[in-house]
Amino acid sequence: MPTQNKEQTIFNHTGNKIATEDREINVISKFEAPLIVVLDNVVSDEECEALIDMSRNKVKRSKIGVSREENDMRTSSGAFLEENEIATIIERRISSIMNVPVEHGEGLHILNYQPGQEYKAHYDYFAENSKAAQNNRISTLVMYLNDVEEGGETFFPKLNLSVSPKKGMAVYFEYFYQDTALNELTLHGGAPVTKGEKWVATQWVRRKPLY
Ligand SMILES: O=C(O)CCC(=O)C(=O)O
Ligand SMILES: [Fe+2]
Repeated sequence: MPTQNKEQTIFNHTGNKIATEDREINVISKFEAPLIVVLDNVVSDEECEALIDMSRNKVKRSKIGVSREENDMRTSSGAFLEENEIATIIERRISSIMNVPVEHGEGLHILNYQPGQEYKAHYDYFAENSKAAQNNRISTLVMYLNDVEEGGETFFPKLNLSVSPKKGMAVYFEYFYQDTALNELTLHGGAPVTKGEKWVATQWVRRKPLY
């Protein structure tokens, strides 16, 4: 069989477990190219609850794109979390999972979906000709902060893949391949929540430090 040239990934962990400073993370499943990894035990129940409590009053109807206008693409409500002790601890843990220094992270972005709300299929990286693309995003970690009664899967339509939200678990994916076709396969979205609500915390990571 011909051997394929496999591009190097940012994610550098092998085996079933990732040891971070304060927590052992479990690798549940992997999709190889583009690399998508489902992880368990990323955030503790207490941390999930604290993040939700901190955000409940802060999240506003999500604004995306240059116009910063309300958009049907993302009907959920979101906000970047202000820096605090819990956020710092989680960001450090995420940094070792994602294998990128904390300074490359945008900080924790919290999203809340009520029944009927969704995030349509999109790319996390910025369009090549945009200003933000000068220091583009390279990888994402979406952490699930609660159990969703029904719906709310993170779906990858070009891969026929979906990840069901579960409290404390996370889905990681990266899109910094030389092969742009591989990056484009990371098209993803948050399926409509049909029962209950959904809370996620997202860390988007840049190629270069932000501070
Ligand atoms: O809610 C989800 O499952 C996906 C969230 C997402 O795509 C993002 O935060 O960029
Ligand atoms: Fe996304």
